Amino acid sequence: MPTISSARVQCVALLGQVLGQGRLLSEAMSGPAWQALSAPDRAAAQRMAQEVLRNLERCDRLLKPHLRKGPPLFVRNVLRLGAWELCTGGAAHGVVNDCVQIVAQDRKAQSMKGLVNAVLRKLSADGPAQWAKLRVPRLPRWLREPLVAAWGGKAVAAMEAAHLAGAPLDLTAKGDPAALAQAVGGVLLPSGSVRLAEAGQVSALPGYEAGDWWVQDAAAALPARLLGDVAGLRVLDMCAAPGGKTMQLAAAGAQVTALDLSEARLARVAENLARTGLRAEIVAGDALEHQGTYDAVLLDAPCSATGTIRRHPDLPHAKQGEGISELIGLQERMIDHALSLLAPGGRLVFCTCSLIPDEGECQIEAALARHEGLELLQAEAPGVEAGWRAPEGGLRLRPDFWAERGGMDGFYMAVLRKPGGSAPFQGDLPDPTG
Ligand SMILES: C[S@@+](CC[C@H](N)C(=O)[O-])C[C@H]1O[C@@H](n2cnc3c(N)ncnc32)[C@H](O)[C@@H]1O
Repeated sequence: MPTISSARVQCVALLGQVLGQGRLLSEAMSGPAWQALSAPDRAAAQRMAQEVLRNLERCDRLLKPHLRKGPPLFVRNVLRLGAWELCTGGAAHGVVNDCVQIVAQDRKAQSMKGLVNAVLRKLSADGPAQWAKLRVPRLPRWLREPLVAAWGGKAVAAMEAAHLAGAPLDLTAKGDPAALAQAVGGVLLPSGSVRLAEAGQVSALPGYEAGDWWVQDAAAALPARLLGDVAGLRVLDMCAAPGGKTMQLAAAGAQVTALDLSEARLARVAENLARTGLRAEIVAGDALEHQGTYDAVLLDAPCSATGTIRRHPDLPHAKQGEGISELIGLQERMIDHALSLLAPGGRLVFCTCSLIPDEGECQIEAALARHEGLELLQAEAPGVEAGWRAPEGGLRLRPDFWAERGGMDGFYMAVLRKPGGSAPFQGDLPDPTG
């Protein structure tokens, strides 16, 4: 009997964890069976699971007419994988055989191998033509409804098209971004990030070993830039791991404290700093209990991460919106604590990779109402477009923006200034020559 592809077996296991147990792919990609896979099989299983989840609605629409009674989740996931592969160029013989074998090896499901064989053979013939006509998959209702209420149906449809298209690879340069763009054969974006349409193996790109760059979405690279010239300033990166913004601040010459609750995630900050040869003080602890005085705080608060669905198509399927109201409360407390850590006149950049206004615009409006004298500064950085400016004064970025360039993560960001004396920001300093 031919061996079954381990990547397909693991893909089905991953789908089971996401769709049956509400685990994120990043959590599900662990354990002995996962560790035992070769690196190429892990990459293949992850990619297949991501693409099935990105196209879940399409897979289910194609399968529906063939399934009078809904089969158990395990069998449904095998069929979803088979449908996606058959409709996107997979070799029919190998796909159908493997899917049938995966079901045959499961004691509880083996009686359904005939059904799997029949359905996938049918789809191998007429699936690809039908696939091409299917609509762009919609977000699940728990997320779609609040987003339509916030941004309108047309905008949400454009976001869904961006989710389906996926994300290119963006890099942030430690030094000159134009030189980096040339070295890696990428495009220099107006905001200063370097974009590659085809990622390939990231660690094989020029300059990886030397630490000349790190992976960071173009939208995620903007909040640190909103602090302006931070050379020599004391800056707290309040939720720092895995460290993309810490590295930007350190590369810009700030004295950075990188704080995070998770020791495991802080280990990645340390690795990233070691690879890039940048320096920051690493502190493990709860942001709400941290003490000190800083010229600036960057608060990239824990959030629903709904702005990152292009890269994490599992998120809307694994979660149902649970925990978001707790996150909103935490973000509010973090903003208040961050302001208490600022020297008079110091600046706070608040940001979240969320599409939900309660985690963005509303937080800033509420903070301004809670803190007398708190000022909202105009958010300025290279490449910022007029259409990104939100009514209250922050920046609203969406996955459907820059569609012709390959999109960007959804993000919200705003710059606040604490009342009182003038912290040493360039532009606020008296002219030494005058
Ligand atoms: C959005 S991620 C930060 C990403 C990071 N700024 C970057 O650019 O690489 C949010 C982080 O908040 C951390 N976190 C959650 N609750 C925290 C708390 N109470 N105190 C400090 N960090 C916390 C999480 O461990 C997570 O690493």
